[in-house]
Amino acid sequence: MKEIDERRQAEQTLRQSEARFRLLLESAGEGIYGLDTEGRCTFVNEAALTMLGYARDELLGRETHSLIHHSHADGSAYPAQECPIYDAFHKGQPTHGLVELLWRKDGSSFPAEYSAQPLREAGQEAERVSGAVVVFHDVAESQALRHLLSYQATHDALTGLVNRQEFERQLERMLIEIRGDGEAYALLYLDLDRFKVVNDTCGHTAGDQLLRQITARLHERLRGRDTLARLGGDEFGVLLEHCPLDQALRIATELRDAAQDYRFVWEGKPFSVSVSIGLVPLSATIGSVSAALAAADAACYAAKEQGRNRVHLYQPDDALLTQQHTQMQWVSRLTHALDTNRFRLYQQVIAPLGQHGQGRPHHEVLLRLLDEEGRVVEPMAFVPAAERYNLMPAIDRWVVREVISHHAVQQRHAPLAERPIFAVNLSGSSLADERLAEFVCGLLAEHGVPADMLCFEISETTAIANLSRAIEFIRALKREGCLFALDNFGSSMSSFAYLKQLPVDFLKIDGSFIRTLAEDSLTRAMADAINRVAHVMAIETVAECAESAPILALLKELGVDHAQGYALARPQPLPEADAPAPSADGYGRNPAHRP
Ligand SMILES: Nc1nc2c(ncn2[C@@H]2O[C@H](COP(=O)(O)OP(=O)(O)OP(=O)(O)O)[C@@H](O)[C@H]2O)c(=O)[nH]1
Repeated sequence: MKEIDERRQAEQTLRQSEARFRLLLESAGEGIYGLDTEGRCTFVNEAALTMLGYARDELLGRETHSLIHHSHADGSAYPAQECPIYDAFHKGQPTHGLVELLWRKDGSSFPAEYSAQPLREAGQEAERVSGAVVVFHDVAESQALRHLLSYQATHDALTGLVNRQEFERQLERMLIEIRGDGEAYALLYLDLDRFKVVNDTCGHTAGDQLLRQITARLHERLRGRDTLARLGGDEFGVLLEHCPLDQALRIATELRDAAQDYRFVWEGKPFSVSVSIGLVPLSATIGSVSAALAAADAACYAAKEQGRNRVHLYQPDDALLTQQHTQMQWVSRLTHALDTNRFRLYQQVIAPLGQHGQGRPHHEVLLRLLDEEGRVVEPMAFVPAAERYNLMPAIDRWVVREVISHHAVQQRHAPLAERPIFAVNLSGSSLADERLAEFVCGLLAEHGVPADMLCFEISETTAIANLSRAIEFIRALKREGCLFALDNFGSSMSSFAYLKQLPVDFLKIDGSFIRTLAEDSLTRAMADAINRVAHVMAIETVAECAESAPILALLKELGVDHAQGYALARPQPLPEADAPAPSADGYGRNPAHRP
């Protein structure tokens, strides 16, 4: 009786345990199935059936490998003896975290991560493997997500090309390969010419469209194994694998021609496109990715300097590149000079020539740099570098701040007739600075300086190159009361055509007309014409480079309003903020400031 009770008890425990096992099996989100030692299905849960698209009785008792695990992704056969699941019951070895394709009943497949655990049974002799349990889940979605994230991290969203980080990784790999195989490789650095024009005249959407279209053009010209990347803005990089120099030059030239032959059309307006290309043959002597890219950038810049739309081959002893290197050294010196206040301001008088009597004191403010040894450096030594490396906006702002807060502020209460005019030069890149007008107005208000104490000098070529921006800037600050001068007037062939559009107060006749005034009747006639046209437009004229008494006499004869030059005064340091104000002749009252 007791024995029967115990048996019943044991049977009930077994039934309960089986029920728990079933419940567990069916509530699992993962697919689970069991196999016997022949690889036949002994049980399978609902999740597995759903994922595989089979009914339970289509799997139970059937050999599963040939149903759901028969082929690789490329369609080639996957023999059961190579399958790690079979190792679980043949060799008693568990497997974990493998990802392979599983095939559905309808012939489609999905990547599944699975593990297989051998099932062991205590036999009469030793413990033996009686089958295996396989647990799997579909990883298609997470794989796709991983794939997408890795794609986004390595590609440029606008063009679909690989991005700078990925390009640098590939370049690094290439530099390692070169050390090993000594094969020829080349790096190209492409920068579209005057791309800003499309952005400025048609907007960024047009610019984006151009970038996408030019990408397709460039791609067409490359071989399958070459890499084209967008490095940023309108810059592209190309890696040419196994490519001797003559072939690299030919490909670079083809890319340049592809851009040149292409017409970008936006709202019916055609734009011609061109590209400047720097070519660097990669060799074992190029030590790093950054050295290779710096050489390619320098070569590309040299192509721009030579007139754009060309290929420039990098050579280590290139004179152009040496000059650039010098410019790059200026960058750190200039940045340091800004940080440590090593710029100095000079002034040169702009004197009235008669008709306007004494007029208001008027000076052009000139920039100098105090070098590490305390020597005064003229701007022609550093302004080209500052322009190239976009430091001029910061330098111009420094000048404007100094003039308003240290110099103009001292004389802001002078009666209007004696109130000085400080003429400050502005570079083209400052003109493009959309917040400069706001910056100027803020400083004027902060220091209570009347706006008419500032006259901004913009060179004629700068104004023409940024015409709409120049007009907008001049109008905005003229509304506040600032004055404007058009500098170096006459240096371009089309000066008069633009003059009508630029609402300036002064026109500075380019020094090239003034220096030869005494000996050349043609330049005299041209200076005369400029002076007359300006007067018709009620613009006052200033002659630059008035270097002798006969020139001054001729300028008076022509009726030019003002002159500036060595015949009147040499540039002088602007008096320190707490020094006495300069006299109207442009010299500080401190005799040490006299030339
Ligand atoms: N539409 C568009 N413009 C961009 C994008 N990224 C940068 N830019 C613009 O690209 C222009 C790059 O100009 P630069 O290369 O300095 O000058 P450029 O006009 O091409 O002249 P050069 O290079 O001197 O021949 C700038 O005006 C940027 O604002 C972008 O994703 N889309």
